[in-house]
Amino acid sequence: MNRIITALDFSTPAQARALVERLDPSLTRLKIGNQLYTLAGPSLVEECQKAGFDVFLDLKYHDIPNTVASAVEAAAAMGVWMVNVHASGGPAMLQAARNAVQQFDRSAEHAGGTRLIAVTVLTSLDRNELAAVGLDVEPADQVTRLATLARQAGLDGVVCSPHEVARIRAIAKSNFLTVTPGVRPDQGSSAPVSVISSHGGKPDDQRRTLTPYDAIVAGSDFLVIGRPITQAKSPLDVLHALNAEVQIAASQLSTTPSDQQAHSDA
Ligand SMILES: O=c1ccn([C@@H]2O[C@H](COP(=O)(O)O)[C@@H](O)[C@H]2O)c(=O)[nH]1
Repeated sequence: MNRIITALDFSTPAQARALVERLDPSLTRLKIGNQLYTLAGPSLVEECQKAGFDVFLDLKYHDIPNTVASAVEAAAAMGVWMVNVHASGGPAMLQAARNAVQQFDRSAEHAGGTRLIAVTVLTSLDRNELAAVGLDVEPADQVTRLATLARQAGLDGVVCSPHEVARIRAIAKSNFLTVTPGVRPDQGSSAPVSVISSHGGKPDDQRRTLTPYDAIVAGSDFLVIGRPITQAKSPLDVLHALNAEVQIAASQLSTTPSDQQAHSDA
């Protein structure tokens, strides 16, 4: 199972295409978000699918139940592998979205492949940012609250930071997916393997981050990684190294780390 999802956040469709043409579906799944979808629309999703990639349509729908249900149904009809909504849209909206995917699955010939997940607390938010919007709560507590809503509504999983994965595992079975952005390769990591990207592993606007190794060991199912790949001198080398790091982390879940390795695209 490939656990890396590359976030195709580019300012032109041509830049995205140039990277996708060099990638292989065995290396990564692809995420198309607001920027690229606004620029290129469904045709780019279709191009990626025709090239054999699983596409996560990351549009984070957040609206009244009827509108979100219709949008999610349209995404399922495009055959995307994964689509998401904001859990803070509330239980009725989550339920409506879930029903829309289920109804599409029952009515359509090739249905059944679209996972519906909910964004909990954006990984760019910390306690202070939450307080600024009137939520006097620790991010992890809010994530747990929203993940519980998503699970109760029958969604397939959540988007959260790797820091909260253990909490999610405590409230949901292993088939409830944890999809984690906020992943940063770390040149100073104490992990037995550490990717070094020429992006530098800086957090950018992310606030709740962990390394790929630590995210997998924490139990993340999928790692969403953008700039450390797309802004590297050699995105392909970084992806190969990330996959190696993920594999080693997964094996560490049952064995003890022994030696240190490093990969560099620099
Ligand atoms: O809470 C969230 C939800 C979505 N994202 C998206 O993931 C990528 C992360 O990109 P990086 O360059 O690795 O920071 C980006 O497309 C976000 O829209 C997120 O970061 N946090």
